[in-house]
Amino acid sequence: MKAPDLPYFKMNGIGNSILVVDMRSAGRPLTPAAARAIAGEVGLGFDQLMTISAPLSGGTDAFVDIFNADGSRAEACGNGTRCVAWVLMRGSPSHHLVVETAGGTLICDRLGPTRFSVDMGPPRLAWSDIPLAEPEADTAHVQLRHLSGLPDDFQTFSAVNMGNPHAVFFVQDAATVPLAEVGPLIEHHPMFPKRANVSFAEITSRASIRLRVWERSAGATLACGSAACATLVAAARDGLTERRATVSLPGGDLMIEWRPADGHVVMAGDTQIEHEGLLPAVLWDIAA
Ligand SMILES: N[C@H](CCC[C@H](N)C(=O)O)C(=O)O
Repeated sequence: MKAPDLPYFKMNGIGNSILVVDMRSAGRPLTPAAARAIAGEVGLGFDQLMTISAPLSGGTDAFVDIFNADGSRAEACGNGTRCVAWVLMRGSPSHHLVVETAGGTLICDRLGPTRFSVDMGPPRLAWSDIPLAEPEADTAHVQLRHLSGLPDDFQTFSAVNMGNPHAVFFVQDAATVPLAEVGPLIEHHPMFPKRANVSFAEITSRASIRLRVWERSAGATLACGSAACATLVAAARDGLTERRATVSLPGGDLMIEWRPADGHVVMAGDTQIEHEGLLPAVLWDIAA
């Protein structure tokens, strides 16, 4: 049976470049090689590609698979999930959506025409959940061992899993962090068996944080929603901020709350559609 052309939506979540592909009529999943081809030869570059498939579990509206530009999979993507919410709710009176990802179930609510919140669930903080390579009693203050030559700011980090692994470093001045130099060193450090998304956070008040992120398998991005969530958790855990703060990334602001009532982390922010089109069916024949 010939595969159909599939609708795509080139979007961004405060600058985080997101490609949403509606695979509901495809009947088979996208392969990592096809994801790489879409980013490469096809020329639809992205930080993350989100594919929408039919729901797998009861009580959910869709299953979403998340690819980084190198074809690897991510378990969570906050900015991309808001873009998926825009695609699935457009033209519909619905204001509420439940999507399942490899990292867990995410609840999306519409706050305005292009503004959505995502309940990212509770953070996981045990060393084996991050995961870290070795037991750590205090995941809020982990020493980055055996990595010499880094400034003092980069010796201790807070480890948080938001569906995906994050290492958060608190720094005096986020703007001057040499992201492209230290990011890959930390991402690939043997302490992180699944590697890590790396955040450099500057506390600017009890309710505001400035953040720059080196994303696992994507590099420096203008924004990363799950990193903003991980950073707020790390900051509140250390008493540096309240449990609700504005996190300012190069691409814009996210409002993050670590809700006391249920321990879930909720993110709110804008989305933008750049253009939409059809992806040729031939891509679906690219082997894994
Ligand atoms: N930009 C995404 C996260 C991508 C994380 C990905 N790079 C990984 O491998 O975990 C966000 O808004 O949450």
